[in-house]
Amino acid sequence: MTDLVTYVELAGAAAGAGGLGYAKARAPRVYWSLVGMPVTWGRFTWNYNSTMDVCGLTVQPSGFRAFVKRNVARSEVRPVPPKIRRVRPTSTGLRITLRLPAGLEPADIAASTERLRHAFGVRSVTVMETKPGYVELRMTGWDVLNRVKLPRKARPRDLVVPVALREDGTVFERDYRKVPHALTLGANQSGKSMYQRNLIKGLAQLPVALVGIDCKRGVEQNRYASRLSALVTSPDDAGKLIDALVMEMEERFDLLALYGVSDLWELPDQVRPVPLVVLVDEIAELFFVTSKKDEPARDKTVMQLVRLGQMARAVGIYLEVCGQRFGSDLGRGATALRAQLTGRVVHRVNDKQTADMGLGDIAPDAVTAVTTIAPDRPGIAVAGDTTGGWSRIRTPEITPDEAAATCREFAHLVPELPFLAPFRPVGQITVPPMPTTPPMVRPRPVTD
Ligand SMILES: Nc1ncnc2c1ncn2[C@@H]1O[C@H](COP(=O)(O)OP(=O)(O)OP(=O)(O)O)[C@@H](O)[C@H]1O
Repeated sequence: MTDLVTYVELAGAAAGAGGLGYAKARAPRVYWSLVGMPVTWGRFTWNYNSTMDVCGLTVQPSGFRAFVKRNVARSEVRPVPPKIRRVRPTSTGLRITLRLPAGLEPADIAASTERLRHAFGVRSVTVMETKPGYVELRMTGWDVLNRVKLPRKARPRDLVVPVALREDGTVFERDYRKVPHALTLGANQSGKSMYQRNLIKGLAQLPVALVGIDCKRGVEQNRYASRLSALVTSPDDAGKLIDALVMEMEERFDLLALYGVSDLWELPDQVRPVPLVVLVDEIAELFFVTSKKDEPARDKTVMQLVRLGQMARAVGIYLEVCGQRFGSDLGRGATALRAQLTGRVVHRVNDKQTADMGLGDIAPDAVTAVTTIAPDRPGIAVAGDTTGGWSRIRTPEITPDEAAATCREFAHLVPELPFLAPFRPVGQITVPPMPTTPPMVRPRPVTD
């Protein structure tokens, strides 16, 4: 009987360990909730004071406080770390709110994140200032960018599209009203199209007009034709479409003047024109010319794009530009246009110079982070913003068919815009299925 109990206990323990091992690999959220979080929380509570001390994140309390609290001389009181105000577990890690003592600033904590990460045995630690005197330590228990799944509540709304996950487990959103124009850069096979795909899938569900410029003969955007109000696939047509957009911008400004407002969102609902998102795939194609006689047309197109970048935000026209490189070597107007595209997402690039082009002017620290993206992790990117902050992000992996299906489902949201009628996509090109085996060559009968 005792033997039987021992066997049952052993089998139970083995099954439990196997289950946890499986959960660690296949369901990291479950593993984190059952094992990782309690262990990390305990470790954090137990080691907090000593860790902050060795990381140099403590300060000597003031003489008055030392006297009031302990009635001893200041020099005899041990230095104190930031006070823990709140510990909040999440499905990906721990959020800890700290009250900074006088003498410490958020940058001091941010400079020690690598040391804290190792001390508390977590995947990553990032620091956010929540209000003056308070910071939030965001600890991630496992590599949330390994297999990305956005939380169910992350849904597109009011020109805000959840596109990716940050390494601290929060959702990276593309908010067109906060950051009207953006640039996505990356080498071949770095994940640019996947990023655009996620973006289009989200945008398709919103009441906006989508305009596609894909000078790679429409290979990327043609599949989204059902939800596009316009699609052009050659630099000549792109020039005409961009002219039409500039004219629309001017008409919208006239409307703003008529109502005495300075922004599309201040207009009454019944007269407010629909917001437009212009998706430019492979921007370099708009800059390249093969002969001198094409240069004036190219210069005009670029200049018109720069005008859109400078002014169109106020009238609800937003630019979403994508490319492999975007520097002054592209030609006249390139840096002026890039300066308008303040949202930056840079995937793996082939050289530091390209990383610099993407993030050097807005978040210099992020350039090093881009150069360390491993080639075997496509989709990882560094997203910067104009505040100088940046984060590592990755989009969920979705197929082109999934994004195209969403476009078809929301095709009824394509708004009626007569000025885009000449550029309306003619419909999707149906690609014949590839034969799985090469066609058989029948031997021809030999005739004399
Ligand atoms: N977020 C991601 N998660 C997992 N795999 C990804 C992710 N993003 C991209 N990939 C994979 O990486 C490969 C290249 O992705 P993608 O086509 O988006 O790159 P790209 O930069 O657009 O390449 P190109 O410039 O050559 O068209 C694809 O096989 C894709 O499945």
